Amino acid sequence: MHISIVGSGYVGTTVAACFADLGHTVTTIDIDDSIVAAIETGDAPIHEPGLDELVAEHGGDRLRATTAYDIIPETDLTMLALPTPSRDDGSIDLQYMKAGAESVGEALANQNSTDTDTDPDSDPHLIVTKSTVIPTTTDEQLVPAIARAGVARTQDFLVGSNPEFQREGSAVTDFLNPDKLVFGTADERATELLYELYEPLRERADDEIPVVETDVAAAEMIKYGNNAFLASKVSLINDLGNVCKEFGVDAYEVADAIGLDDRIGAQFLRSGVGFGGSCFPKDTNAIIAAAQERGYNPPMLNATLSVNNIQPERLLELLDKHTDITDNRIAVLGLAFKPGTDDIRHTRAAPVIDRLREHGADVVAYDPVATENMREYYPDITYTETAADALADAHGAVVVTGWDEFAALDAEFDTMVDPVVIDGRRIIDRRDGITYEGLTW
Ligand SMILES: NC(=O)C1=CN([C@@H]2O[C@H](COP(=O)(O)OP(=O)(O)OC[C@H]3O[C@@H](n4cnc5c(N)ncnc54)[C@H](O)[C@@H]3O)[C@@H](O)[C@H]2O)C=CC1
Ligand SMILES: O=C(O)[C@H]1O[C@H](OP(=O)(O)OP(=O)(O)OC[C@H]2O[C@@H](n3ccc(=O)[nH]c3=O)[C@H](O)[C@@H]2O)[C@H](O)[C@@H](O)[C@@H]1O
Repeated sequence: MHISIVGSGYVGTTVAACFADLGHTVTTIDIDDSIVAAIETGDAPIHEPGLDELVAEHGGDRLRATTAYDIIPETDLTMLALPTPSRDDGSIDLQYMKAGAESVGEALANQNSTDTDTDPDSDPHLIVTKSTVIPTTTDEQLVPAIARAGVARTQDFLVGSNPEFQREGSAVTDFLNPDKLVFGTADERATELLYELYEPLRERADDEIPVVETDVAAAEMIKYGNNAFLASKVSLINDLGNVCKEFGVDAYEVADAIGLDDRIGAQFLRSGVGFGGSCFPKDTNAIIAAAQERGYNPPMLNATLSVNNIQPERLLELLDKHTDITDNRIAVLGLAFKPGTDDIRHTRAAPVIDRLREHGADVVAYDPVATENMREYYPDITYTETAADALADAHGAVVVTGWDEFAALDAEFDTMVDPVVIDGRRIIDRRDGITYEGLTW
């Protein structure tokens, strides 16, 4: 198949490169010239393990990129992988989705007006929402945006929802080994096209990937259900972890044991300073706001955010118990929202640094890859080249990201004025000579 993907960021580029590797011809469309130029010359525009190799192999060949939407009518289907950020009140901001949908509609309408010998039996163009959008968005917001240019649903285009479940840092592997595929459509032909699209992936897996066939709104909701459940699992283990700490019980030992119950499962039970990233906070806020707009205020999902907000506070309370923060040098180890990425969106390091500065601390921060991104938002704090440099002469240290290299730190703590270590990710070994506190252990 020849597919077009509108939006070539974390999701669009990964999905495009993987589909190209699976044998499809793929064209990504982005408004950012530098992204387009990178892909065309075989360079990945974002950092993801395994992506460099795929873009190097297929970029400029089976994987193309452009800023021009007029390629769309030449392709068999179009995926929208555009951003769906939060507005100030937490609700979803659909401006990029609507703009992209309108441009797709215009491209289809241009083709209709210029093409005199269109095959009357040819399929309407399938437009698939890959981005995470509130249930009913595709039908109620995107279809009218597409149709604005004069093209008609069913006759000229079909729509579907095919949400994405990949994680940053393992996006390529996740995409190629999904736990499930979700096909949300309103008609059989759209479903058939999605099966055709995923056929090479399903073939590789001997057809063992479960496919959920459903309607468009349910597919959209499945994505929020997935993220809300995982975010809530993290908040629940954090809540239980805080209880464990009150009793002097190790929350990790408890989590390992409860994770042995198949009904609970062992993943996403690492308690600590909470979840960040471009999706859990944004999507939990968006689905709460959308539910509230319809008259239901979901207590569990609100609690998920509340627990996430108190974890950085608890980290600092522990620090405050053991050292004097005001006017003293405090090391922040880890700035990325999780290890393996330079992404700092909604990182838990932000509230930690904010509180430290409110208390008058002299903040010294270290991250193996995210420093430059953080510097943009926090130009006034000190950044060091190594964790050892951050710890030297510090009156306390907090661990915010669980980078493996922090596990090897040892003698570096002896250079601190006051070797107080508050670990928000259970990555440092407790030992004599350090005043060590785990957030939930
Ligand atoms: N980042 C992730 O790991 C995951 C993200 N998602 C969802 O996928 C969607 C996309 O997220 P990301 O890829 O992270 O976003 P991103 O911000 O990395 O990429 C979006 C791209 O769209 C481009 N763009 C903006 N307006 C455009 C327009 N009118 N026409 C063409 N290109 C345009 C931007 O230049 C950018 O390159 C969001 O809804 C997100 O919630 C879903 C699963 C995983
Ligand atoms: O919609 C999305 O964008 C994606 O959001 C998450 O992926 P991601 O945010 O990339 O990373 P995760 O590995 O899920 O971690 C999210 C946050 O939870 C935290 N976390 C995770 C697991 C855990 O046990 N404890 C914990 O605190 C991490 O440190 C991180 O800050 C989901 O896992 C993906 O399935 C989804 O596609």
